Amino acid sequence: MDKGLDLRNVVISNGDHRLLSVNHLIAPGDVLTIMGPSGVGKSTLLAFITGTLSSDFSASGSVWLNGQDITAAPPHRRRVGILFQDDLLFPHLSVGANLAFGLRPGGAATERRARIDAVLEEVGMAGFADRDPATLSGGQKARVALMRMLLSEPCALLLDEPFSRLDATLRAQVREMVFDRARLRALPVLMVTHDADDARAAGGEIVTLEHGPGGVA
Ligand SMILES: Nc1ncnc2c1ncn2[C@@H]1O[C@H](COP(=O)(O)OP(=O)(O)OP(=O)(O)O)[C@@H](O)[C@H]1O
Repeated sequence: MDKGLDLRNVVISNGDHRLLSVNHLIAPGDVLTIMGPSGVGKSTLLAFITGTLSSDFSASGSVWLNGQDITAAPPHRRRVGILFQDDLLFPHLSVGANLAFGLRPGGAATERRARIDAVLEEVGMAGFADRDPATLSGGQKARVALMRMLLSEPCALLLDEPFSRLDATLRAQVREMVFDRARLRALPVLMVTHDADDARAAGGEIVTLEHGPGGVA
């Protein structure tokens, strides 16, 4: 059984145009970066993996996560976490209440609170649970969004241009934190980006999709 995120002979088409094809295993703790020009199909590939591909596309091949075929599983059962560039916090809720959205339902209130406090401490934000998100810096908001996603205990992490709205200094800090947290949890990571620095910082394999008959990763 192959651990990790395994994209087996995935081919996605838009009408009679073959958009992309990918055949790749991302091992636990590894990062695969997918680059390529706008419109080449990067976000479409992520939608296929999360189970949210528009019916305008057709797809073949399969997605395996830790040895299980999840291709036909509903999105909420896939255990795949995704971070976008504009992952916003709910402004009318405290930091702790925002993080609670990441927790699976159930469990005692004290346990839930302890888990929230633990992730805040993990990212150097102990004591922030009752804060209003409007009082946080951009980097702190990004950390809360990351930990909200990780509280759902995903088995793989997808990143869709997650750092592109941050300025250069913050970008490097947040990026390092995301990759560190993913490595610590031994998550396979698939990142799509236009940014060569992000790709280098990821430290893993880089694949570039091209317009045309379908990029092969
Ligand atoms: N719902 C849809 N129906 C049909 N075509 C779509 C749909 N969504 C996107 N497309 C087209 O599919 C192609 C791939 O789009 P996608 O968003 O995956 O590209 P991308 O590589 O992520 O681009 P960017 O880097 O700009 O985010 C584009 O040509 C786009 O116009």
